[in-house]
Amino acid sequence: MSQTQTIYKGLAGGVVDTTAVSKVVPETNSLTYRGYAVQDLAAGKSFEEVAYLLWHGELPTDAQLALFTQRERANRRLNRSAQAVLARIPETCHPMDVMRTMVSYLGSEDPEEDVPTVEADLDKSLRLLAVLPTIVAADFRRRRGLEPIGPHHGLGYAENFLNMCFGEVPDRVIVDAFSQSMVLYAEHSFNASTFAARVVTSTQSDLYSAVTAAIGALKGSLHGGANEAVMHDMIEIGDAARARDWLTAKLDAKDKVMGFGHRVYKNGDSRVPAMYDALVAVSEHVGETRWLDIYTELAAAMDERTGIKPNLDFPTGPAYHLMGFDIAMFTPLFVMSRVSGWTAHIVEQARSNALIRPLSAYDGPIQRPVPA
Ligand SMILES: CC(=O)SCCNC(=O)CCNC(=O)[C@H](O)C(C)(C)COP(=O)(O)OP(=O)(O)OC[C@H]1O[C@@H](n2cnc3c(N)ncnc32)[C@H](O)[C@@H]1OP(=O)(O)O
Ligand SMILES: O=C([O-])CC(=O)C(=O)O
Repeated sequence: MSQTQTIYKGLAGGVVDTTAVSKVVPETNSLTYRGYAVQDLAAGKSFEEVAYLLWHGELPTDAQLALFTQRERANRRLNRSAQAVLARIPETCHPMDVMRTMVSYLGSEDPEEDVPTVEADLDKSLRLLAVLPTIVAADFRRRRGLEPIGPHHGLGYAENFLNMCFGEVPDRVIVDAFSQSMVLYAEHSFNASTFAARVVTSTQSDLYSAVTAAIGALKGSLHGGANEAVMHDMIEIGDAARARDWLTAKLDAKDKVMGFGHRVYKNGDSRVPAMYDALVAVSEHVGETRWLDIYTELAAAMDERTGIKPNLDFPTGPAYHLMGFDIAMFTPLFVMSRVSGWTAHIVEQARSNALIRPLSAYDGPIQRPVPA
């Protein structure tokens, strides 16, 4: 290895490009989307408005939102060929495999797949944002042996999705908590899945290929898959009284504790307070505080022992469980939201492109002759 080469293992600390989509400031635990604080967006704006903001740079006017909403609602239905593909994917696979396969399939039947203009990419982005909830809900129901429920054009994004899953629109508390999770998950600068999408885009590949790659990256438990792992851990712990012993055994074994730590935030994740409040609201509404108690005990014990704070996946795991979702679909819920951020970055990358191709420092055998 050359003495002059600096290695940024995991690209940690390396600044790869500029972005105008979002800004993470770890020193102040702050996150803004296009200049707006994420907690203010979560408190006062719908996911549709936030997706519009991420894609267009500004919040929509009433007229722009009406048009956007109309187009989102018109694109929710899954056509027959896509329904047939979904039916052929084994129910035994992880639901993230369904997401990856379906996005790839949707690309193959889109005549605009390889049209590289901003306008065409924003159209594709809106179509994906609109149809992914229909796929997630249909997959959720088929695994429970239930018929799918089609989209309801009179309902907003969150209400419609919850209705497609559960056959009714739940109480406002649940709808609001779910909607807030969608806003909080929507975007987070150059995280691993967004970066994967940008790498694919940088080769002048298409938007569906980039989103398919991003889904693959999000599936892993060090990234989006952590929200599922958190709930499995909480179920294993079972009772807040066991949380400290469980944690001690985990840390003594040098295992990572899911839902804690972050590559960028070292003093807490800016999105956690808003999602924690949503978890409290859902727990009180459902009348089940067991997971909240485990949350509190585990977070305190982890802080005392390591100083490492929860990330967004820590409150969303139990919140989604209390909303009635199956654990294996927690990361697909993350996809439904993050597709907005991924596609904002895809458009940004394509507009100001440079092939993403870092160097490596070779440390294999020195050159040698091939044996005869
Ligand atoms: C929405 C999201 O994607 S948020 C992230 C979701 N992922 C998780 O929750 C998985 C658990 N967390 C982790 O594995 C890590 O915190 C990551 C991968 C998210 C970030 O990791 P990095 O920035 O690479 O930090 P790194 O792994 O070097 O951690 C620094 C130190 O803290 C420790 N640490 C960090 N997170 C954890 C954790 N969750 N549990 C136990 N120890 C941890 C590391 O073991 C390391 O200790 P060491 O210096 O003694 O070796
Ligand atoms: O930024 C990261 O590395 C992971 C994360 O929190 C996210 O993608 O939301």
